[in-house]
Amino acid sequence: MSVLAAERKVAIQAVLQASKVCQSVFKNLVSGETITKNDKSPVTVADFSAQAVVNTYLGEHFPEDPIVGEEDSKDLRDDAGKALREKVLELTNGVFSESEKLSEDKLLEAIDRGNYAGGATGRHWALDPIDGTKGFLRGGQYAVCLALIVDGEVQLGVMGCPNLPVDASKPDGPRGSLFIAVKGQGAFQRAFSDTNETPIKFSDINSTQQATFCESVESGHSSHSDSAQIAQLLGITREPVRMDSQAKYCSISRGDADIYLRLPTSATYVEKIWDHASGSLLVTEAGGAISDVNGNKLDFSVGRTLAKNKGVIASNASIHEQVLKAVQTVLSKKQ
Ligand SMILES: Nc1ncnc2c1ncn2[C@@H]1O[C@H](COP(=O)(O)O)[C@@H](OP(=O)(O)O)[C@H]1O
Ligand SMILES: [Mg+2]
Ligand SMILES: [Mg+2]
Ligand SMILES: [Mg+2]
Repeated sequence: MSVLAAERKVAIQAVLQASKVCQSVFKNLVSGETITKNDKSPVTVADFSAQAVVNTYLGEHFPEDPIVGEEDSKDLRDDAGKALREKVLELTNGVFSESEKLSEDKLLEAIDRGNYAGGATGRHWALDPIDGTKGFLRGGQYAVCLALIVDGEVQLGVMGCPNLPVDASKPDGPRGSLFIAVKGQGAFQRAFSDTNETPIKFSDINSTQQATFCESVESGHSSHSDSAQIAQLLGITREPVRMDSQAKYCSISRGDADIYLRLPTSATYVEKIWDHASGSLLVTEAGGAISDVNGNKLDFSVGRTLAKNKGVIASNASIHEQVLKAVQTVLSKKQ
């Protein structure tokens, strides 16, 4: 059996089940099932349920492994959270068999299994139950993102993108794309509805002029004005493709676009490991290169955040150096 085969299998199952929860919530989402967190970002019943589903699978198969998950159960515990808690319980139990169904206490416990602090030693998982919650709410792209980190290095990444077309050249064709990468074993895609996996790789471009940017919809997450200047420096004329979530990493890794820039919008924002762990491995396994805007490797060993990094640049390995230079030229003018 290949390295991490068991983890790969469980991660795929967990991500697919969590993605199903998200899909069914979207169809039935009503107001009152979304709350706003302290940082003003939204969180929905689907984020909590997806985290509960994934953490339950991981707890069952790898009980010793800690998890760094984005959400926690605080807002579900008090009286004000009662309606939300009941809804999350119903949704979560919807994917489990009769004998697996969770009590309220077990549900909250499962969500809070994601409270691990992360760090440089041993194994832990990083989970973003819905990356791109804003995309989810607007019917756009979002992704269930799960990664296994061992001694600070991402070894496995699985991402479920329910709204991403299986074939980018057929935007109105079937949706629901699952991406899988294991360090040293390559990057793969499959449709939600089909277990066949296809290897993926970056598109072969030899000049930045042919490149297409992929960037956040939210200009508050990555500066659109800086990226326009960088595009100009690189001779890029194509319009950027904007989408929410780590579906951006998936898109460039299978050659739909070429460069993903995440350009800092504030001096204080620190990127979270769950927003990049699975996507960064997919990129390198698909023949791409990834660094922060200073050219440093993303460092997943320092806890729940990428405290040692600033922004992200991911692209085909052959043009990465050139893109990095253009990013630095534009960012240095701002200082
Ligand atoms: N000021 C900021 N700068 C960069 N990223 C931010 C941000 N505020 C929130 N985010 C992160 O941006 C993620 C979405 O990224 P994108 O814009 O690429 O879709 C959010 O993930 P969640 O949706 O999981 O909360 C959140 O973690
Ligand atoms: Mg969030
Ligand atoms: Mg996220
Ligand atoms: Mg999230």
